[in-house]
Amino acid sequence: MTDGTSPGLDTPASAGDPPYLQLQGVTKQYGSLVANDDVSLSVGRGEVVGLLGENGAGKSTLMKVAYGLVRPDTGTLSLDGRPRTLGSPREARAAGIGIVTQEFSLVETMTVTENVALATMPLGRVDLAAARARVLSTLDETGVDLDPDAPVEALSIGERQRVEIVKALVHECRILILDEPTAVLVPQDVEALFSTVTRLRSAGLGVLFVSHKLREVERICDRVVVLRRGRVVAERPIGDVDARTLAALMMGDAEPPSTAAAGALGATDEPAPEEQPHAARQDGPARPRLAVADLTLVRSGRRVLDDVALEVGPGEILGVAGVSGNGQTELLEALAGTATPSGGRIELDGHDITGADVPARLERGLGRLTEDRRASVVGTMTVEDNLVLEDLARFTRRAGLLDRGAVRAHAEELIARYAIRARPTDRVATLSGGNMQKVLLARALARRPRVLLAAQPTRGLDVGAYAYVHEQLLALRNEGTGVLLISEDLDELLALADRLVVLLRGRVVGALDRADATPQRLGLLMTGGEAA
Ligand SMILES: Nc1ncnc2c1ncn2[C@@H]1O[C@H](COP(=O)(O)OP(=O)(O)OP(=O)(O)O)[C@@H](O)[C@H]1O
Repeated sequence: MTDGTSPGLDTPASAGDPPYLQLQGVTKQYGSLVANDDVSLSVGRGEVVGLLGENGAGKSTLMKVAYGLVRPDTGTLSLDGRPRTLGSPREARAAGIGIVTQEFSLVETMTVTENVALATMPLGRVDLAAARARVLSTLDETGVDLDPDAPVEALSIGERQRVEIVKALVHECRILILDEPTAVLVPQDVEALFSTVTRLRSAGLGVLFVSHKLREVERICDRVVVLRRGRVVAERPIGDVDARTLAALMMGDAEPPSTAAAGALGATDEPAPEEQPHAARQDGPARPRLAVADLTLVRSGRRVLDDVALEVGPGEILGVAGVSGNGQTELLEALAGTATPSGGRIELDGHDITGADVPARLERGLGRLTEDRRASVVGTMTVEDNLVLEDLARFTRRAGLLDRGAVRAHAEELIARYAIRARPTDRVATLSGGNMQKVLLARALARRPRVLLAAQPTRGLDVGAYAYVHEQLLALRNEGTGVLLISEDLDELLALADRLVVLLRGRVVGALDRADATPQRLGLLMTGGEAA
């Protein structure tokens, strides 16, 4: 879409045209592990292709091959029927391939136009007027709603993602790779994204849509390719499959997932909860496991947490809903002990832990599952060592030496229980995103915490793992743990939480019982549309 024109787009496809992108026989091995095994995949003009697979199935590796980040051991990549070697993302972009991942790379203090200019023009030759014209024409062609002059720091997560889409599109983009694009979006933003994708498809772009959300894949894709353990196990037009079949294909099970699992996953339209043991909640007066009063946190002169008060009882899941960036991260940090509140009080089982450091909180029975998984593991350390990091005393023998046998046995048990696709001795940095998340979950849940702080516990997890994590959280709650569940996935909150609070601009603006909570009410509270 350079200079306001869109070569390749608007030109009707003819039946004999080669696909825009064709990968053939792609194999990529890491040591003895085959991440992609003879994979062939094509994306045609005006086509949205879904790429599905369990955690560790090889999706990211394939995307990296298509975007010039990973060179395959064997196999070819063709664009418009011509074989190409993509040595870097820069070459991929020049060849018409764009990618939008969950991690945005935007300069917050700059405007939309400035960010696009920075990403697309050589430094020193930035022409803001030309960049603005490009942004405007791209917005016009794609129907994306965005103010080119808005500073990025004032934009919502959904709008920031649109900036990333515009950045990808201004490079004569013909193939747009969207890597789990809805994982960070609220429902309204998902709808806006889908209408953008629909519009791009009509304009002739090819889209590779990578997702774990089967209902979304069913809705937006024309064709779906399923990977299992590095191989393509199915390729079907979307009309030939339903979410349940897709789940079974991904997992390679004869048995499709249970209704509860499929519902919780968004694999069916049925809400899941009735199959889940919600009745076990203990009622009546019990001392809260976690009690938070007047919690305030000031950052850069802004009250990012403002007089937050909440309680989580034993055997209760308190859901925290909110659009990303409304204090959820700071709440978790303040409770976990990685941020110092400016005021207020935090009690765990009646003990004041407001000034306690992280190890002291862990010792008292706090468990945490932070949003930024990479910050919670040591990538250069092995899976087995990461799994005992928060429990070193339990695995340490006399003279401060780790009991290596016990560490190995612990890792083997958790790897089997959580179906983590890794060996105990693998470095965590080499794990797929979902498998890294499973390591963190296994570590947190294995400690049987008295209070578990769980932020986005299933983000990036595949069908089987999503359902399994929900079962584990409910089981933990039924054993008496108090769970504070921070999630941007409303289906997840509604499936798991006994009560819900809504955070908006650092304040609790609403509290709802499970029975009164609907996506609509939550949505209104989250956007400030309804008073508590
Ligand atoms: N740099 C690397 N070194 C070693 N192994 C790797 C490396 N990158 C990926 N792998 C392995 O390759 C396999 C495929 O990983 P990949 O990230 O492609 O999976 P994925 O389908 O994207 O998973 P997820 O849904 O969890 O993101 C995994 O077993 C992973 O551990």
